[in-house]
Amino acid sequence: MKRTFIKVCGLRTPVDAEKLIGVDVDAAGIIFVPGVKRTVKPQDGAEIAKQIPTGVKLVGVWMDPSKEEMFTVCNRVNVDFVQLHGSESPAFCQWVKERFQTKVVKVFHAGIRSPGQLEDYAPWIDVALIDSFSEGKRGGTGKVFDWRILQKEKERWETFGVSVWVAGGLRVENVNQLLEQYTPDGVDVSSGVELDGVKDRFKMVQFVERVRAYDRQFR
Ligand SMILES: O=C(O)c1ccccc1NCC(=O)[C@H](O)[C@H](O)COP(=O)(O)O
Repeated sequence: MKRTFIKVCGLRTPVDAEKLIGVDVDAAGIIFVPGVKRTVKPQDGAEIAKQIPTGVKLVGVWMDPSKEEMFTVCNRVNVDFVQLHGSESPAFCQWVKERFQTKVVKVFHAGIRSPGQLEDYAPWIDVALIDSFSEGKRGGTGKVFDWRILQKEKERWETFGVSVWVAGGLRVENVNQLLEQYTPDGVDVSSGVELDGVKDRFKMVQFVERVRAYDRQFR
């Protein structure tokens, strides 16, 4: 059976990571973007990483980082995926891929032009993550974008063998509709599995169950 890749993003503490024990997710994300509400410092990232259950991949999230910022984290934390959430160029993606030898997730914001052409990004990225932006926020918005762009996005990236994940306001109530209509390769959720701004195990279980039920029936 083909599975939808599930990433839960925005772990802030080792306790958040422990909440993933027994939850069938594929990856967990830590935000190394300074100055946002889910920011994690490099040394704290290492502590969280230790508690992420075996088999769950670790995604480090950056937004227009300097190379030094990336070294500071990657020298301490073993990330499986580097997620670039800003306006990084194809050349920067290439540098990341070659330097860190990780999978690279490049975020494209619905409605924002990226600084490069798709064919220039494609050799250096494994995943195109389509996300929302709102009021100056480029991630963790909790807002859904107009999914009608997804059909074309999928077709464009598929020709290059790049997977497409979707983020932005996903939650247990709407993820099934997304899967039925557009069948992305992966889904990425943060606000939708929080209660009062904190990751909630019950919400994560509900979300994951909904996705896996879809996988069992249709994948
Ligand atoms: O989550 C954040 O606070 C964040 C801040 C700055 C850059 C990226 C950020 N999150 C990246 C993610 O991968 C989130 O999962 C994604 O944006 C979806 O968030 P949500 O709409 O809250 O589910």
